Amino acid sequence: MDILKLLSRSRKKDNKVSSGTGNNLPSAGTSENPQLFHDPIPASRGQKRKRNAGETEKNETTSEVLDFFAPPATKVKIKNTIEPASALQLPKNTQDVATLLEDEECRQILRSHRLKATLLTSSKLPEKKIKKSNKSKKDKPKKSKLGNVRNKELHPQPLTAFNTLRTTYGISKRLGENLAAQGYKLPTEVQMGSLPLLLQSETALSKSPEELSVSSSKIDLLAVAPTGSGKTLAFLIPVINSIIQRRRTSTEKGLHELEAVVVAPTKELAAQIVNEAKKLSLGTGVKVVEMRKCMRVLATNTEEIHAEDCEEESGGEDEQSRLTGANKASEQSSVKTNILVATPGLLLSAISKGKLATVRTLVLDEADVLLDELFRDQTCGIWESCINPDLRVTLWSATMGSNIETLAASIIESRWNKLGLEPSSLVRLIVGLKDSAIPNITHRLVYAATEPGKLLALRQLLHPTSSSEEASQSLRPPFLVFTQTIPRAKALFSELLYDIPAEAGGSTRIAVLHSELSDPARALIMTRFRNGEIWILITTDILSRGVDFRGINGVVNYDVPNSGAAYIHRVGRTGRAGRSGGVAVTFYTKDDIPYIKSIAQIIAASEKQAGKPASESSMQKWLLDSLPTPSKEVKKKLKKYGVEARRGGLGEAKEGVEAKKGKGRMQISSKSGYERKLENNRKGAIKGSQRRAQLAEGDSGGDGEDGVTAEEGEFEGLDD
Ligand SMILES: Nc1ncnc2c1ncn2[C@@H]1O[C@H](COP(=O)(O)OP(=O)(O)OP(=O)(O)O)[C@@H](O)[C@H]1O
Repeated sequence: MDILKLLSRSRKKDNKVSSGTGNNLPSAGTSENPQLFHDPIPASRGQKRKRNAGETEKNETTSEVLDFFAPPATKVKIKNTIEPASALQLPKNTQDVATLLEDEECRQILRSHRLKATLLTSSKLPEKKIKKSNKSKKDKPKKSKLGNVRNKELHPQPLTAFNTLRTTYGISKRLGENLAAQGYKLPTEVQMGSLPLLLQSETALSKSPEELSVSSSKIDLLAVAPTGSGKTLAFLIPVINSIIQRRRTSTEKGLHELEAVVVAPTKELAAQIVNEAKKLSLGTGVKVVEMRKCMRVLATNTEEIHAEDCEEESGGEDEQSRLTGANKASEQSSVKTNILVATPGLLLSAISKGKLATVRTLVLDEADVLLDELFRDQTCGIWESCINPDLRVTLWSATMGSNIETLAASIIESRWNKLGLEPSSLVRLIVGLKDSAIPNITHRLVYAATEPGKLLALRQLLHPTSSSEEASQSLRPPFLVFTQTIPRAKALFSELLYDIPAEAGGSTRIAVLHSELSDPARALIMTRFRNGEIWILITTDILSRGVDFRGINGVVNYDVPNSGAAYIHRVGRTGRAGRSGGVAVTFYTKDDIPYIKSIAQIIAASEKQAGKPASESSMQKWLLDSLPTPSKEVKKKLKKYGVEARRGGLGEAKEGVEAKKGKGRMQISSKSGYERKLENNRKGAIKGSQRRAQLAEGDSGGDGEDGVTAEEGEFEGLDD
């Protein structure tokens, strides 16, 4: 069964793809329950939630329409729906809602959803009190170099339903309505754990007496939660709400203040965050702007800060400028905003030497990459310029090395000291197993032996032959294909360009996206992929983090990722918001064997999290044991430059030594090594005969220098 032919047969007029097959695919619609974990609570512990807990994964969902990029609220019929553990807690009326859960109940829900909150640093917590209140040795807080206590487990109130955001945590009515309008029903784990803490830490910790002293101080949060688990919503709701609440109490001037900055590593992610924020802040008067190249962030005489655009906004005059009549004399249009979303380099250069004095929330999305070597100086520069004493920092990612955690904690502490501030509490929230891939997708690690083998294997995924086993191994579009470098992405694109049948849209169904493209070209490809017009998108790691294409059915790692973290983020583009059926295929060759152990271990851990018995795991123990463990040095090099043989781009052999080393093996080409060898031999023979002819000419008095030029010119001609 060739899925591309099948899809082309059932293609709708509107250019989107529709098929009667594949109910259990991410593109088949939404998952009714976006939560990844709802472990049963042992009978001895729970009272209400033990019933039916853990059975939710068996819920059967059927979809009427196969819509690749369905919005959250789609026509999904639920058969035999069993309420998830947390849903059973849904309050029936406002009074119930305002009732907080008892400490033991909080602990059970947190455990059931694999949520772990830990106080990392705080000089607020009185030591004596903690020691007294700790029951076991395990809970005993350790002394920290960074604060008075370290690693004390907290048990905040979990958010059991979105409606309690308004009744218990007092979020703005309009914000609550916007949330409901988007069709979100149940909070995801990261939302359950972080929203109460960020919205009202006093309330969130009020039922745990020993934790009261934490709640009285400001909380900075470091959240590590699986890919596609709704971290964007988790950081945007408190940001938007705090702006609305401050407006209620402050004077007119506060309206124009830049109050929050969200930093993300790529333009695509920044644009996506702006889009989400705009939907949430509809009708609230809160303004969100994406930083663009021509903008400057400046402090006016009155210390009011706004982003200034050098071009007219496409949507006409900015609403607030119109209202205030600001900058009418200026030829440049002024964009005043409350929330600015930016990539680190762009923002830092826009701030210049100024300070972000009014910014009270700094959000670092994909914080581990923002604080890693590549962006560290820029991110720290932005952090340093946020001098407001009330600044709250939240850091988010699906992966977070302990070095990043330590760095974040030390930056926070040095800020306290430098600005003479009262210390805040840094809380770490972990959902599930730290640094692991989502459990709701299928991982396949495929040995392709050589580079041409990978191309063959990819084509096999696209066009499986008739055998039913192979057909079941096929990959349904839309899917993403990741390569190590831009030249390799381009080369793979030209190889696959004509692989999609003309009747299915042909070459228009495949595209390549990388950082060498212009911003409008990148944006257009993103829109077409989101609209379901592009089915196969070849890209580099530029799209590996944060980007949310709701209904992606699969991810192909054509080239192995540079690190375990890169694998987690790449494969996390599928299986978003609890959707099941996504597939992640990773090809590896002989050259990759020294590097793939960490990926194999991540797959094994993900399958274990999904409850697969070890005997059924695709990563058998013998395989894990036989793979070599790369040294720290090798891992570091790999992370920075990728697999050596592919570093030069296409991995094409130039000549001489490189060719002898076999570098041409890494070329992306459908020609076999034998064919390429024959071609090279032919070229060599032509070159040799030209050289002999020149030598003969030289013997008969010809100009040697001219001869070389002529030789090169002719060679290029023949090469074509
Ligand atoms: N409570 C919810 N219920 C249903 N869908 C949700 C919920 N919260 C978020 N989503 C959806 O889940 C998808 C993934 O969300 P988001 O992009 O915020 O994930 P993320 O955790 O930031 O992922 P990544 O680590 O890849 O950046 C989005 O399409 C979003 O609309």
